[in-house]
Amino acid sequence: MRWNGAPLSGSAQLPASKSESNRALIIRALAGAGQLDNLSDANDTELMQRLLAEPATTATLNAEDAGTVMRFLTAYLAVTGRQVLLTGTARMRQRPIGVLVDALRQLGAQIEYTEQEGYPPLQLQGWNPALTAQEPAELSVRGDISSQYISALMMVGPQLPGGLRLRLTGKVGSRPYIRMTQSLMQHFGGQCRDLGEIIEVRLQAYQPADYTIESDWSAASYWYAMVALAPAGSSITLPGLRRHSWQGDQAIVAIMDQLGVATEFDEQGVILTQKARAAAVEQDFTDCPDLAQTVAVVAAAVGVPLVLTGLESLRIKETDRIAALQAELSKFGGALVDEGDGRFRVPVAPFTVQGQTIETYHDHRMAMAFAPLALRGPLTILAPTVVRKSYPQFWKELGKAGFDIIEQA
Ligand SMILES: O=C(O)C1=C[C@@H](OP(=O)(O)O)[C@@H](O)[C@H](O)C1
Ligand SMILES: C=C(OP(=O)(O)O)C(=O)O
Repeated sequence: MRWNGAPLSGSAQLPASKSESNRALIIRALAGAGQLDNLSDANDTELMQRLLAEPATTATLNAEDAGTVMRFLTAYLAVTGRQVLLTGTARMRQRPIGVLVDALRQLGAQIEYTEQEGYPPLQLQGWNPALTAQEPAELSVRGDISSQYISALMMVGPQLPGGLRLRLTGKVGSRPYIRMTQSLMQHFGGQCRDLGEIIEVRLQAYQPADYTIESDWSAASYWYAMVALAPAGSSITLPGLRRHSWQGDQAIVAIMDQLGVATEFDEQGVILTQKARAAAVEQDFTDCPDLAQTVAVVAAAVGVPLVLTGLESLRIKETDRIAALQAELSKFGGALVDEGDGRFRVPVAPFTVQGQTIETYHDHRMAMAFAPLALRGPLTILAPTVVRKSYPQFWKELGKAGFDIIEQA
């Protein structure tokens, strides 16, 4: 792929938020009804819809590489008493799920590991109500591996005879996703209080409700990167984003403000334009881990020194994202230096884009984070269809924006 050299302009379509979509689908399934508008066309969301629609007699469900599908469905299928094998891709079978399984077992779920203890596949064998207390079950749940276990438990909490009290332990990552879960539950009549260390969910049937999913802020981050890297005078409009968002990845607004992109909100969405960059940037990604790749690539390419913290969860996502970033940045002369104590640094170094080939490691965000570099020189992205996980129209939208993209067999 390569860029035509002109300033970037016009408007780009974003997918709807897969995080909002997948929560809304689970909660609607528990509520029994509700109109969901602008559901994401991401594979993760279409997969969630397909698996929720499978008859109760289906023996095996495959969550593929979708973390939210694997974790949210485990809790949903457990409390609805299903007997089913829940599996996923080779990578999913390396992504831990023990924290969630331990919690569900304490609540009355019968779940067995069929391969490695603590990892999918899972054999769900039904629900033993005798184990379920009438007063709120109080569980300690680690928050430092994935917030998706906490969201999964919260969403099924209103179905439990006594409700649920979760005591979060450790350094809780991805907090905004927990708040998004709470907001969507409340939208469907669920009663959920987030007291910081404690999350309380009351026994309370969800009510049918309608909801329109917002566009995806994580997907928007790639357009921010493009504006940051594009020729002077570039601008892009992104419809469907809200000023008051439930998505923590709206943090991209403040981060990219330092890396040379200004955001203006209007009734339709946002307009991105270029502005001066800060001399150096330090960013904690604990609340917004999915933005780390985008920001690291931009900082390396524009030559702004960047310190990154809060990257702990990156090693257990679609790939080891730290190793993947290190390998691919080095092809351009860039680096992601591990300074110990959870601190990483993208130093200022000569950074040239001249026909490199990017490995994507089955990770949609590797493909989308590196693609904007094509604004600086020719580039080849391997296995480009990985983007279907969250943004199936990504390459089509880049083509519309003026990238020359040749598909190789
Ligand atoms: O709940 C969600 O929708 C998500 C939570 C985050 O995962 P972790 O909680 O594992 O950090 C995020 O990285 C993922 O893309 C989506
Ligand atoms: C980590 C991600 O997704 P998940 O954990 O849901 O597979 C992601 O989309 O970047």
